[in-house]
This record gives sequence, C-alpha cells and structure tokens, in this order.
Amino acid sequence: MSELLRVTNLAVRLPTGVRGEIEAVKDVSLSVRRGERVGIVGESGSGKSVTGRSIAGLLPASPRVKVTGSIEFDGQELVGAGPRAWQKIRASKVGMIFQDPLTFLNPVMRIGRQVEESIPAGRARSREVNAEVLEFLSLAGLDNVAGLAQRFPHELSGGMRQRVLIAIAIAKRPELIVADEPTTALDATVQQRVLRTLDETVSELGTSLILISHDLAVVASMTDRIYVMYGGRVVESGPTTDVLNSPQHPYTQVLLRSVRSLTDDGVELYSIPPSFRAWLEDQPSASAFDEEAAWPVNATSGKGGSPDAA
Ligand SMILES: Nc1ncnc2c1ncn2[C@@H]1O[C@H](COP(=O)(O)OP(=O)(O)OP(=O)(O)O)[C@@H](O)[C@H]1O
Repeated sequence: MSELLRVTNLAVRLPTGVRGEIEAVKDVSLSVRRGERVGIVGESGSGKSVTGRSIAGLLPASPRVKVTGSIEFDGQELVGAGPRAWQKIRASKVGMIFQDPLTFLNPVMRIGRQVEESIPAGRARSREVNAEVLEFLSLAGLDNVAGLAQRFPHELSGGMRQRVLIAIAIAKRPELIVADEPTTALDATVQQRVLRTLDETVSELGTSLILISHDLAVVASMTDRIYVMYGGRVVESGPTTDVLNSPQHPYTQVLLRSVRSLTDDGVELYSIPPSFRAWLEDQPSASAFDEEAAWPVNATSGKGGSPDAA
C-alpha cells in the first residue's frame, strides 16, 4: 500500500476572544496509506477534530488561524496552499463526515440534489446523474431511494441523515474520508448499522478512512492503526491490535478501562479482540489519569513491554 497522506509536525493555533489564542494541536505527525483505515481517539478537547479539519481544509477561515508543519496529500503540500487548491482537494479528493448532519445539510434543498452537487462537475452532466445519485444513496445503506431523494433533511431520522452524509462524501469518489464522530449522536443499534455501512462502503470503493472518535470501541472495530491523542498531541500510535493488546501510555490504559465501564453499562462492544478483553479483566476499575506521571511519554505500541510495565 502506498502512502496517501503524511502529516508532519502539525501545529494549529486558533483564536480565542479578542486577542487570545489556543494551541489546539501540537506537533502531530501521522500517515495514512491508500485503502487504510486509521483511527484517532482521545477525550473531548484533545485535538482530534482540529486535526481532522486541518486535513480536510475545513478550519475556520480567519487570518488568526495559524497552521504550521506539513500536510502532504498524494505528494502535494497543503499547508500554505491557496483557496483554489483546497477547493480542488475538497471537491474530489477528501470527503468529511461530521457528527451533526443538520449543520452540514442544506435544510431547504432536497436530498437528491445535495448528493448530486457533490458529484464532480465532469461526471455530473449526463442523464445518468439521477441514477448515480440513487446508487450512492443505496450504497450508503438507504432504502426506497427514489422517494428519499425528493425529501428534505428534516423529514429523515438521525440515522438516515448520517447515511445521506456518507452518500454525499462518497459521491465525490474521494481518496480519503475523514469521519469525525460520525455516529456519536445516534443510539447504540443505529450507531452499529451506520458504522457497518461506512465500513462496507469504504471497503467497496477502496477509500482510505480517518475515523475520529472519543469511543475507543468504535475505533477499535473499524481501523488498522490507531493514534491516541491527549492535550493536542499524539501520545501513542500503532497497529490497532497492538495498541489494544499492549497499551504503552498510561492515558491509553485509562481509555481502555473506560471501555470496560461501557460494557458494564450493557453497551455492546463491537469487535474487541479476546486478548484485549482478557487484559481488561485484570485491570482495576477506571481510575484517574495521572498526567504528571505520564507526561511526556510518547509511546509506540507493538514493540514489546506489557501494559503493567508502562
Ligand atoms: N473554532 C475554534 N476556536 C477556538 N478554539 C477551538 C475551536 N475548535 C476547537 N477549539 C479548541 O481546540 C481544542 C481542541 O478541540 P477539538 O475540537 O479538536 O477536540 P476534540 O478532541 O475533537 O474534542 P471533541 O470530541 O469534543 O470535539 C479544544 O481546547 C477546543 O476548545
């Protein structure tokens, strides 16, 4: 698999208030190969969304937003790229799926038209467009697509709207989809169905995926590799099974323990490897993360060492 995306030493400063600023992302490096699924996991405020939005060119448009480092997409440097270059990338190379479809969907435009607008212009002229729109809606796991295409976003359920976002994202035939908490707003069963659809769709199209979630179970079930973020930094990365079986960073260990508390609440886990379950069984219940003791460890999993030794 050749490399599609390489992010190196990415730092993002965002304005807060009149003069203040926050360094939301600090020195993040990551990579995605063609067809690979990569997870970014971490608690709220850890910098996952800002990282994802940087990659999709969707940070707030303000001269006070400062991005440094490098985002190389298919050999093209995007940090410092002009609006036209970004527009091109977003139109056909990178699709983004957000947590809240209603903020993304146009409330007064029919669903079919919104999918159609996402089809790159070169392909969008023929009579086949309508058929293509229906095909993308079906691919995203929706039924009765002809009728659905005529409906407006508020007429659909949350799960259906999220599938429409998947259809819009794949209609561009992007090389990469960045899905930011795509199922967080949905209840557990709908969440699983939408995740399965996303999983099947990217597999069918061979699209690379960056899946962003605070929920380690969601990311574990769908990705080949994981980056764990804390405080704007990547604190641990590695193949998903290695990170789950042998978490090196204390923060990752706390995240893993919190997955167990989800199971305690009766929430279904996705496909957690049995060895990970065994590790969880040996852990004390979720405890506070001792930041001072953990910092500034920057661990790469899968290079030996037991979780207890970290
Ligand atoms: N538009 C913005 N303007 C100013 N600060 C922002 C903006 N967006 C995010 N931040 C700040 O940047 C930091 C990282 O936020 P980010 O949204 O990337 O975190 P996250 O890990 O995705 O969390 P969540 O899951 O809650 O979105 C946070 O401190 C957040 O408050």
